[in-house]
Amino acid sequence: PSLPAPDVAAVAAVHRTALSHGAPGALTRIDEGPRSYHVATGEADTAAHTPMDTGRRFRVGSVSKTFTTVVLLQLVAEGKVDLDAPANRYLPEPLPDERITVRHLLSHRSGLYDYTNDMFHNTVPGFEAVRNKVFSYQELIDLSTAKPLNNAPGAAYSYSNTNFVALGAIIEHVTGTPVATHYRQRIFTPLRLRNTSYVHPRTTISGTYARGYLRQDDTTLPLVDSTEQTVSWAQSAGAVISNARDLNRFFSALLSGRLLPEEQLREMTTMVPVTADGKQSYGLGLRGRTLSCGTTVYGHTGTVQGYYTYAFTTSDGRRSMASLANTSNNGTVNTTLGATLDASFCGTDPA
Ligand SMILES: CC1(C)S[C@@H]2[C@H](NC(=O)CCCC[C@H](NC(=O)C[NH3+])C(=O)[O-])C(=O)N2[C@H]1C(=O)[O-]
Repeated sequence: PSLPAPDVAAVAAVHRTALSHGAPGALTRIDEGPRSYHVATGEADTAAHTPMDTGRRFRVGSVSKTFTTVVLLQLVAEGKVDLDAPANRYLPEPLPDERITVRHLLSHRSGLYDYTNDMFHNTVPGFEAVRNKVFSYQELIDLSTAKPLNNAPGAAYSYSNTNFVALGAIIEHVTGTPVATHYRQRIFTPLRLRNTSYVHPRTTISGTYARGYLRQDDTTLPLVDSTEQTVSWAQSAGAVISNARDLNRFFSALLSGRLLPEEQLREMTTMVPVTADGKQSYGLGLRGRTLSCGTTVYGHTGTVQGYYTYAFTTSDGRRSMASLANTSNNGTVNTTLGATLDASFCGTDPA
């Protein structure tokens, strides 16, 4: 069944609300076949007063987890990794529990503690302490395993960046090749994602981009420009840079079966509810959201200092949407921005 046309006016209204809650700017791009819809609001750079535009690049945060998942599942299809094998079979140093499988890591069911809980407990000091740091995967994993597991492996969903840092370590240990090379050769180049890159540990963003602004815990203080950072605290869990067009192409290609064999795509899109109302789910490195009109979309969200991202597509990949607000540590802006999903896929103002 065809979807109602996107409600572009509703998208613009969502942006205005996000700005009223403190976002300097917002952008949304919707792609459906040859058609694209563009909404850009506010500023990409508050010092230069540069207007936002939908072509600008930005840090996508945990949307990176879906790119990492595609690489891992291609290795599964190539027979190099077994989803249900212990992760320790593929790691240079063992995790503390042999029962943790590769699938547990991909579905946030390993129980591994998320070290960012401590790292960013105090938002700006935590960020300033790591923004120019370079971590090894093992240093990040060690931060996690210094704490007990949240749950027995497989027993519960508990989101943790550690899972996708461990998956980056698995990809590099199994293949002897950096994740950056896999992203480029397996995804960016074949899909012609010319505005998508993985440049860790470089701190700068090339080309035309939106600057990111981190809100302080004392919200009466000014926003902190958090654009330049290594994102080494996240790497394969959050360090990809992209733009709306490329994210739409990526998720559309993924859900329309152009990146993975049918078996691996089916594993990835086997969703488990993660909210009581069942409207939010998680598969393997992939979020599902059932919207007010009953349509379920697939993609990922991202939160990295200065940048909130939503990137989702329909189950057949025919319509995709990417939205950005260039602030973070502002839950109201994040929740508000999520309403671009209803406007884009249901064609109505959110109820
Ligand atoms: C599950 C999430 C929300 S958190 C996870 C990952 N981002 C991070 O882990 C960064 C957390 C700190 C970010 C910082 N917040 C603080 O420092 C608060 N003290 C801010 O808002 O910029 C990502 O991206 N994921 C989001 C996702 O998947 O949507």
